[in-house]
Amino acid sequence: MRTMESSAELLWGGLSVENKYEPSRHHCLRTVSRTSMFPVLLFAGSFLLFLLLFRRRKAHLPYPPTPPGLPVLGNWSDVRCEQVRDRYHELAKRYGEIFHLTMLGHHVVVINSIDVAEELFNRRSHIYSSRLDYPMANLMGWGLIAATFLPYGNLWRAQRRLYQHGFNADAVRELSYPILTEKINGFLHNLLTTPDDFVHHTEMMLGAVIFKFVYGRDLDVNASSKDPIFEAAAQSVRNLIASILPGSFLVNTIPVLQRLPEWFPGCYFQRFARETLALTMEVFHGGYAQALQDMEGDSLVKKLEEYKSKNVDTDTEVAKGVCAVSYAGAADNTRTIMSTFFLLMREHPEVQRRAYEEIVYVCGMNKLPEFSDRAALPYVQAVYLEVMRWMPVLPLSLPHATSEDDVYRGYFIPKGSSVIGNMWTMLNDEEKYPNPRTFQPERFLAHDGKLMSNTDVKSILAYGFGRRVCPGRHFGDAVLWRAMACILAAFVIGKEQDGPPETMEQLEAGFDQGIMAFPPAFKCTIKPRTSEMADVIRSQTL
Ligand code: HEM
Repeated sequence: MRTMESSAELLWGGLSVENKYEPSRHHCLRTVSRTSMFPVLLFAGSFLLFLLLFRRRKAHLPYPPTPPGLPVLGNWSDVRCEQVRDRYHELAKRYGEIFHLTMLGHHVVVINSIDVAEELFNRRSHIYSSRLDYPMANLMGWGLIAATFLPYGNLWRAQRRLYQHGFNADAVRELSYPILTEKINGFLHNLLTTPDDFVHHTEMMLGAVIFKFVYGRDLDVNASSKDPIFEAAAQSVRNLIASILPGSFLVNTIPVLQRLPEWFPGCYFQRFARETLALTMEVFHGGYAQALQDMEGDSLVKKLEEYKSKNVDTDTEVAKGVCAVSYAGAADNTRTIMSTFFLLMREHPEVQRRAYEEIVYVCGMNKLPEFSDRAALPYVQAVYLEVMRWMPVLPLSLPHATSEDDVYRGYFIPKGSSVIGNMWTMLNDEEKYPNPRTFQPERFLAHDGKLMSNTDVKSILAYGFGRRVCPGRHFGDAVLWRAMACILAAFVIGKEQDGPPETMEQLEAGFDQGIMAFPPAFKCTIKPRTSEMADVIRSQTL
């Protein structure tokens, strides 16, 4: 049986990336099985907790407004509550633009307005751009290779540099547009033939787009035998998401538990993590190695290899991380947004009709929209923006962490606090978005039907904040817009005749309130707009 230690070696393949970047994080993975240290660590943990609880606040300043809590546990029931998105929204209404919670001595600061987010995440980004440790993500390997989990530091900067190189707007335009045309045509064809499997088709289309973009590999989405690297990536990411959901594994709240051995009662998480680590490594090493063997076509791997040859201090392991994480970052976010889109379209035939009329006016009856049509399709853009607003896929974004003590508006914010950008509350601001729970794309249009200003990808809050803003946003934007525009041009999405009667409120209540806003399971009918359009789709996939 492979131990965690040897799995960690698998991760870095003997290369000493940790010397150059973050020694402590690598070390953390290496020492997982050294259980003899447990009592010492337990003592150290308790001491640290004591320090955290009783350390004196800078100049005795107050924390931001804090709801009442219990001794030591603090606001545990708010932070760990299942309906956390609604709970924070409620607290924001009561406590205002910024509030504070504690849990076992850990500080959580929640930001509920764009102004405060601007000030802290942008203007004070040197303080508000780190991340906390996610023990399960570390044990599964992702914590060491994904920018998403890395603290503010050199390894994170090295990764962001490569993202900037591979995923900037021009790079995405050049490399992804032809891929999107091919893969979205295949997707539309699958929707035409087996519409009931729309969730599976969406997932496979996204996988195919990302794998082609990153590794230059063509996934046969309809093949019965699956691509092993793709399967490993999909499973590893599913496990990752399941393991970082609030309440999933106690080790995320009490990190010292990761020192316990796999055989210890209740330590199932160790086996789960070990098995996932093996999958993560298959993607991390295998995907890159295979792409290196076949450098014929364009791919992110090729782009990063060229970059490396000009920037000799760039590490291959960092490039491998960027590639592996691209699938992780893109797949579930994009799939979830597309599912929400299908659901919202099913509920809003009038929106589909208006978008279709616009598309026919600009592109004609029998042509699918292309990127060159985008500027002439303001309503379609508004539909995309409203999907992203109505249900941001990460309603509380990903928590940032402070790397220094800070004082804001007279409140003390300690170093090591989690700082949550509550985009749910920001995107439901009644002043900015009247009747915020109504799905209404027109809110992004001026009286003359043109898009309002600040409606490009840079202003989409759903992509996050400050220096941690999603580095894949241009890619996500391209995939989502093109897929939505083509579906609106080609199909009518409707309700099943004998489907259950559900109100929008009931559907909305069914969205997951963990990290990601997964929609509830639902069915819909997907029928081609016209037989001519069905022929166009068939002819384009021959
Ligand atoms: C398609 C829709 C997507 C949405 C809505 C989305 C949203 C987000 C959000 C909200 C964050 C957290 C930002 C913050 O901490 O303030 C994030 C981070 C991240 N996203 Fe995306 N994302 C999407 C697609 C992608 C894609 C295609 C990639 C592939 C490269 C990607 C890679 C990442 C990475 C690596 C991070 C972590 C960045 C860091 O911590 O420095 N995402 N994303």
